[in-house]
Amino acid sequence: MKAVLEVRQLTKKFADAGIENLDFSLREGCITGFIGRNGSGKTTTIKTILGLYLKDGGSIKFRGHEMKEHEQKIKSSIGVVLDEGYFYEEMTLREMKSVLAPAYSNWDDAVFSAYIQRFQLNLDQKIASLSKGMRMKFAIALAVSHHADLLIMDEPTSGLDPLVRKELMEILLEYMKEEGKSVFFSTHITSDLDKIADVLILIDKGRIIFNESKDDLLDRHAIVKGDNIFINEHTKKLFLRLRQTALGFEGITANKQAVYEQMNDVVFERPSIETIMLAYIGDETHVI
Ligand SMILES: Nc1ncnc2c1ncn2[C@@H]1O[C@H](COP(=O)(O)OP(=O)(O)OP(=O)(O)O)[C@@H](O)[C@H]1O
Repeated sequence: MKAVLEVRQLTKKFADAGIENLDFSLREGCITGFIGRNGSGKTTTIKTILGLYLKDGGSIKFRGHEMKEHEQKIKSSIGVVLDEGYFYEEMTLREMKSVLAPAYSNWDDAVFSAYIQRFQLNLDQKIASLSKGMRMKFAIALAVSHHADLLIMDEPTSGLDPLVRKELMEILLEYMKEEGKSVFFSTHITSDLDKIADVLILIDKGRIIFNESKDDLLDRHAIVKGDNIFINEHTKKLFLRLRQTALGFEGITANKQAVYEQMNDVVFERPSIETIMLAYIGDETHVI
């Protein structure tokens, strides 16, 4: 599968935080979920990719072209939804659109109007008076109205109710139906990605912990429960997290096959993405 975006050794440092040597590619035709707890580096990564933060090192290529050298052209192929205001609050939706649209050579007013209608937004309303959900919908309408090939969204679901979140997922699936589209979607609400993500990248403390297809990730991890007789110094190493009580053990493994081969009378359960994520980054008190 072709890579739409290639990030190599990307580094952006703040005093005692930031991102370091990030390597990943976004594959064409895929929704990639970018997950991690608050402060893990998701926004920094996205803003550095978009050139809103000056990078300290590394390269970002869009369809093989260095982002920095072809910024204007590449940006018209990318739709962006950021989690914090990049709108002028005093403007109406119509005025804001008129400011942003000319920046895109392939702006399509018909697509924009169709989304505004679908979302039941009023173009004469002031940005400042929009609810969080309406604001997100307006941002999406803008992001998809210039035939972007890649949508980059930073926490688009934060603060939204479940119904609006579901609507957003449906819009993304619709967007993906057209050939050659890709989505990069950051969130700490992993349940949003259960159904729609193809690939998951977990970031923690500015470093990538895993980058894998969702199906492979869910297939190789498992919650395992069974009798304590199966737990010894050797088998303990098969678990990312393990809790033992007098009644037995419960653990999460990243190597289901090895556990299957070494323990014959245990129960396997499919973990959620959140359970897997917390197995890698949860604090000491978190077990499963
Ligand atoms: N402009 C900045 N100046 C200094 N430090 C920053 C700046 N932006 C981010 N950081 C720090 O970099 C780290 C990563 O922050 P970032 O906003 O990228 O995390 P995040 O994963 O997007 O978190 P959240 O889910 O809360 O949005 C944090 O420790 C943050 O305090």
